[in-house]
This record gives sequence, C-alpha cells and structure tokens, in this order.
Amino acid sequence: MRPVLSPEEMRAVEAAAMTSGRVTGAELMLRAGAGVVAAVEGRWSALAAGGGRAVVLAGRGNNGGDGYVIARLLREKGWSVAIHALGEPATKDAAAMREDWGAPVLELEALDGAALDGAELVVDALFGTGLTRPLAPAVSGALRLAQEAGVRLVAVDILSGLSAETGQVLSEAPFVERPADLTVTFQAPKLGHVLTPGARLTGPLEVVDIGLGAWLGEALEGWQVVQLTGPGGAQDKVQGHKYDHGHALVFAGGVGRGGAGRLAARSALRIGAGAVTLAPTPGALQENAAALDAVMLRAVAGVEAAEALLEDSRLNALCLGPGCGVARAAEILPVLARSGRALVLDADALTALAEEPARLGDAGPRSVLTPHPGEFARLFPDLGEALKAGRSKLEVTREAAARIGAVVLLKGPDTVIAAPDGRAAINDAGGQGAVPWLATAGAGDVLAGFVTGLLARGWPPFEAAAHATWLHTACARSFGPGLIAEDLAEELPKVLRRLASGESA
Ligand SMILES: NC(=O)C1=CN([C@@H]2O[C@H](COP(=O)(O)OP(=O)(O)OC[C@H]3O[C@@H](n4cnc5c(N)ncnc54)[C@H](OP(=O)(O)O)[C@@H]3O)[C@@H](O)[C@H]2O)[C@@H](O)CC1
Ligand SMILES: [K+]
Repeated sequence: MRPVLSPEEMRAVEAAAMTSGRVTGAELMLRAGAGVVAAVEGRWSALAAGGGRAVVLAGRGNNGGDGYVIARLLREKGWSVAIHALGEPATKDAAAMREDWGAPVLELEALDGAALDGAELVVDALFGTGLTRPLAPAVSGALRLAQEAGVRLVAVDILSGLSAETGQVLSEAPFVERPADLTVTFQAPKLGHVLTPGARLTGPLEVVDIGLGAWLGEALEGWQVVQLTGPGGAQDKVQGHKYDHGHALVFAGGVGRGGAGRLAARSALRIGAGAVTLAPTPGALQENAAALDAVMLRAVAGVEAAEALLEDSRLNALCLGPGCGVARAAEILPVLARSGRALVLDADALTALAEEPARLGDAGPRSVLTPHPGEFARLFPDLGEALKAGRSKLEVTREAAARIGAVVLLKGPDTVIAAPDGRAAINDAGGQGAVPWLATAGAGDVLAGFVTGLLARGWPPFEAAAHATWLHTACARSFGPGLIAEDLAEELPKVLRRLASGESA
C-alpha cells in the first residue's frame, strides 16, 4: 500500500516543509524540474544525449514554474527549446524561474504544426494540482495538437485537464483521448492518477522524490487513502487445524441457478478458508452435489433452516447474493444480519437491501457490500447521480460507507473500498496494469468469494475487502486474455506461490 494524496493534502505537505524553514518553494521547484528531466532521460535513453528539439507548454502557476526549470535544464544539455506560455507567471517562484530562463517566450496561441515539426518532446506544464475549472478550448487544443503531431508528451505532475482530486477530465472542448507518454509526479501519486479516466490518461507514472518525505507523515495525520500494491499478507497462512482458518457459508439459489454460488464458494476455499459450505435450496441439492467436491453442501429452504444451520458456531463468515434470487435473499438476509457473523452482501442481496435497508439490522460493522455501479445507484440513488455527474468516486464511496455503516466496495477499473471511519483504498486497474478481460460474467461472484474467504480467516472487513480486490486483479493479470470467471480462483494458487516466494504477483 502506498499513500495517495489529494491536492489539498499535497499542499499541506509542501506548507509544512516550507514552514520548517528547511526548504523553500523555489528549491522544491528546482528539484521537481530536475526530476522530470531525469525521468525523461531514464525512460528514453536516446534523448539523454541532448541536441533534440523540445517544446514546453507553460501555465501561469507553479506547474508552469516547473516548466521553466525543465526548459532551462534541457537547454543546458544542448536541446533547442521553445516555450509557449499562457501568460506571465502569476506566482513568485514561477516568476523567478521565468527570470532564470532569460530568453523570449512565445504565446500558447502561436503553437502550430510547424512549431511541433521535428520536435522530440512536448512538456505539458500548463496545469497541475491547481486546476479547478474546465480548460479553455485554446489550452486543450494545444495539447491535442501535440498528440496529433505524434510527439512524445510528458505531463508535469498530472496531464493538464485532469482533476488531481477526482481523476475526471475538466475541459470545455473535447479532450485528448490518448494517454500521456509519461507523467512525472512529485513525492506521492495523487488521486487523479489512480481514479478513472485519469488512471488511463496518465500513462506510465513516475514518482520523483523531492525531499518531502519527512513531512508526509506529519502533515497527513488524518490521511487515510491508499493505493493497493500487494496482498496484505494473504499469501501467509499460519499452521493450524482447518477450522482455525474459519468456515465460510455461501448461500446459493434454486434449480439451475447454482453457478454463481459455486464460483463464490470455490473462491472462498482457494483463498484459504478452512472449510466452505454451499447452501442451495433443497431442490437444487442434487445438481450442486454433481458439481462440487471439496465444498460441502447443506440445503436451506428458508428462514428456519438458515437459523438451524447457523447454530453451528464454527460458521464464521457468510456470503449472500450470488445467484440467490432477490426474494430468497430478502427472506434470509435478516437472519444472517442477526447472527453476529461476518457478512458479504453481493448481487441479489444488494437489491434486497436497497428495497429495505433495515434488513441489515446492526450487522454493518461486520459487513462488506460489493456493488457494481448499477447496484450502488439502487442502494444510494443520490450518490449514484452524483457519481454520474462527475463527483469523486472516492468521496461518494466514503459517504456511502459512512451512511450505511459497513465497508463498501464499489467495483470498476478503479475499485474503491471505503470503511465507515473514512479509511479508503483504491485498486487501480484502469491505467498501466489494466485488465480489461476481468469484465467477464461471474468475476464478481469470485470477488465476493475471495472477500468471504478472508473474513473466514479472521480478517477485518476493510482489509479483507481491499486485499481480496487486489488479489482478484492479480489473478486476472496473471492469467491474461481469454480469462473466464472459473480461471480466476484456479489462478490464485500460482499467484500466492509467487508472492510467498517474494516474487511479484
Ligand atoms: N505542492 C508542491 O509541493 C510542489 C508543487 N509544484 C508544482 O506546483 C503545481 C501546483 O501549482 P499551483 O498551485 O500554482 O497550480 P497550477 O496547477 O500551476 O495552476 C495555476 C493556477 O491556475 C488557475 N486555474 C485553475 N484552473 C484553471 C483553468 N481551467 N484555466 C485557467 N486558470 C486556471 C488557478 O488559479 P485561480 O485562477 O483559480 O486563482 C491555479 O492556481 C504542482 O502541480 C507542481 O507542478 C512543484 O513546483 C514542487 C512542489
Ligand atoms: K501538467
């Protein structure tokens, strides 16, 4: 896990550093600019020799200030550099860097095909974390021109036009659809780099240390958002009896509707639950028996049978929803909510909950809800609307979690997992490590099973949801194209083995 910062948090870190008197804004800007040049040379070794042509697009704020530093450093390395600026620098530090550049600066409007002809590099230093409103067409037009000219586009801090807060595009005119060829950010990734569509448009992301590490922790006392980067220890299992690793109970539906529940059950077993029982309707017992071996079976007709089954105190994590049918989920949910067990609610159980929120009782603190955006909008209509209108996915998921008092896992290429206390994790699978083949029938049932399995192993809801999500993506990445839901859980042993031996997933 690594911290992901909002623009406001980044400003707080910067302010703490400057207040300490140990570093100035100008020094940070020089480090930022030098970091970008080093990152460019590191990525394209042929450019390190210098001597090429570069175009720097500079805004009026400190992002533009970084641009002036980059222009000067490239010139010192023998590059021929033209700067096209939005206007005179509006901050003290940027003005100082403009001064150090000491040569003429062209207007942004003067950027045309001829200006880009033969260039090897375009540096986008128009807007960074200070972007607060949509780009004017002249600005997005300049970026589009650079991309259409096929020149390498390097974004300083974040591609101009992306909100560092939400990852949404802020642009009056249609925005470039191609990712930057490189984005170089400072000290830590920002939310706009990991939330979609920002994650995709960011392209390869380099994080440059500009010496603010000492102030990260101090300024971010309340900081609570992380990007998931690993399995959180799921690959390690301590020695013990099977029931030391918990017993998961997955409810399934009726005749001909068992597939989703079976996928979830098998996934819970694969991720390390000591035992897993699947509970279909009595009529569907036979067909499930024909399809299962290690997963045990118990028929559950309705409320009474569910209550009787839950007298077995070893059953410690429950999953309701996949393939269950809304009526059955609605009937059984209150029993499970009263049972005191950890609970995963997916699919039909979410619809049943949307119909009647009181069905969750006081089980919130033990529960994980795993909606896709449609289910999310049914559960929280106003938040679903806000999401569609461009509000931050992180913020709406957090608000939903706080409202319902449970962990909410909102699926997507940028899955956000939020706890009622404000903690949140983002699983960025929309950018460089994208796994488009994960959008396949049944993948959600597997995720529900993974979460249930970790809950059975005794993991707290937030950690179980977050790391199950990371592993789910890791399995899809490991398997690759052609993936179907059945493959996910079967890929997990390979992924866990690699992680246990210290390799990457
Ligand atoms: N934090 C750090 O530690 C470090 C930060 N550094 C660098 O500073 C960058 C942040 O700089 P920044 O705060 O000056 O903001 P920036 O993005 O340059 O925008 C400038 C101004 O533009 C305005 N504006 C907004 N939207 C607009 C629009 N659509 N069209 C027109 N104008 C618009 C808005 O002002 P407003 O008009 O709202 O008053 C905004 O303030 C950061 O990304 C990084 O590159 C590094 O140097 C090293 C250390
Ligand atoms: K930028």
